[in-house]
Amino acid sequence: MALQNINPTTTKSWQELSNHFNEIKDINIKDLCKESKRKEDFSIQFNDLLVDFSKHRITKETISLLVNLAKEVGLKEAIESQFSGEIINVTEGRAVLHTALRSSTDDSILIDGKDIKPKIQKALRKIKSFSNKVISGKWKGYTGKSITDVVNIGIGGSDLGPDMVVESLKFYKNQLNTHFVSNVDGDHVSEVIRNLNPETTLFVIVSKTFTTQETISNAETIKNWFLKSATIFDIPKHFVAVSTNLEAVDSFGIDKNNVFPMWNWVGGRFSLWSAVGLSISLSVGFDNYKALLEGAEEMDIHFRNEDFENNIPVVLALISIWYNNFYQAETEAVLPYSQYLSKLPSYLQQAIMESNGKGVDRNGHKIDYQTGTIVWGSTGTNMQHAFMQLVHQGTKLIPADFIGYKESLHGLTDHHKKLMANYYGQMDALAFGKTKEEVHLELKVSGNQDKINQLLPFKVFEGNRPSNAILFDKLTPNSLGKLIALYEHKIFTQGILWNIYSYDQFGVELGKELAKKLLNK
Ligand SMILES: O=P(O)(O)OC[C@H]1O[C@](O)(CO)[C@@H](O)[C@@H]1O
Repeated sequence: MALQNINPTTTKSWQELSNHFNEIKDINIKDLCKESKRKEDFSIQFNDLLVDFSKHRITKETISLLVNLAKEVGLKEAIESQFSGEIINVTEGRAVLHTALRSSTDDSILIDGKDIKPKIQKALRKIKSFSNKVISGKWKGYTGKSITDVVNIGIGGSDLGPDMVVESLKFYKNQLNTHFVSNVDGDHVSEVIRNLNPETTLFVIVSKTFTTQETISNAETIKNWFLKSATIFDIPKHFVAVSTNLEAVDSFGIDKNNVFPMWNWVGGRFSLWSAVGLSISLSVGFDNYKALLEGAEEMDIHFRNEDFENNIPVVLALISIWYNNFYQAETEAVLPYSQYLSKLPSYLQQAIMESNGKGVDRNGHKIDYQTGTIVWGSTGTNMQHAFMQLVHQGTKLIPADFIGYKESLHGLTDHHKKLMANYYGQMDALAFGKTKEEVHLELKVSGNQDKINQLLPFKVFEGNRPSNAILFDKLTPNSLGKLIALYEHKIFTQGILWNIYSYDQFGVELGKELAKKLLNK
């Protein structure tokens, strides 16, 4: 079934949402949270994940109208189209099947009449056996030494996903040290290789096209550096590739046995579940990599089957549309309360902004409503001492996702108590603020009676600032898989509702072309 290309603003549900918005736009989260059962009614528990979306300017009717909108534009059918491998990436003529990469069922998924599942299984076996050899030390470098360092050379989706996951799962890492080279800035590659020993370093060149300027330049520079101490016959022991472009990989000198597949039905920014995740498997071992995939699959099943009202990615996507299209909020913050997730915001910037930063709809018409949100963020509590002033008291409305974990990994419970007190404290401060009366009393009690008139306006917090509490039991490969898949499905849902194509990225091309022209001048 093809996607229904409906301009959301022309639907009955949109009209109803607009009327509803005019009626409730001045409601206050503080008042809403006084309702009994508010938390119960506005939260969803799914395995080890609890999402609390009670601190929003929404009522039950808001959710029900947003769900109507999702139904009216054919979200259910669109989800099925994606999972079953239809060509939903129409502008590139491709299916979108990152979900197939983590599917453990025997159901076949056909592309051009052929089941892709056996290919996926074969690639996973290859990742497993290669990772095991390198981690166990059986894979030897050109002087007979085991590998100590892995360098992932890629950019965009061929870098951000693996880099973010390797950092997030650092707790689970083995003895290998993993590095990432992405920028065409020569200082980046120089900085990474200057402390490396070519005898014990493995380079994983990740490029779907194997033509990307940054990646190929970095790979060539590294090859030249490597050849200062080794010969071209040593390349197979130190260079492997993940790509669809076998010819280009071959002419680089990489042994065809050391090429891991990529497929054009997996978009770059959704590719960490494919062999693009090789550096993840090398860093934390195949079993942990598999657990990451399993967590994502759990979220896939939830997204595909759950009613929209109880469907975490759908509900979060709808609430975000509520702020983006009705309150005209322009940005969203992603605020993980785990230092391990420091790279999540920049990973999500590509996933979200490259996918939904589109101004033309699926009918080819220029859009006159808001689409993709601007995403930014950093880890708590560091960001509390950086940008949170603006989020609390600035003039902009910034809905925020607070991602937290009930348990810490290293067991410093005292630290974790403080971290989580901040996690909840920030959300409460945003939602409930501090009234004039409270500030008045506070100044009085602290002996600043004479300064009340002078200081009062500056110390008031309006509150009514929305947030989601996304709380997992613990940061594990499985829970990280769920979290990433959650955002992937949120992106898809929003793309369907905004009537845009989320899986192309023509917007990155023009700048690249112009840079090429300038270079050839
Ligand atoms: O894997 P490749 O082909 O080197 O492309 C890298 C990245 O470039 C883009 O095409 C554009 O930024 C991304 O979608 C992709 O992840």
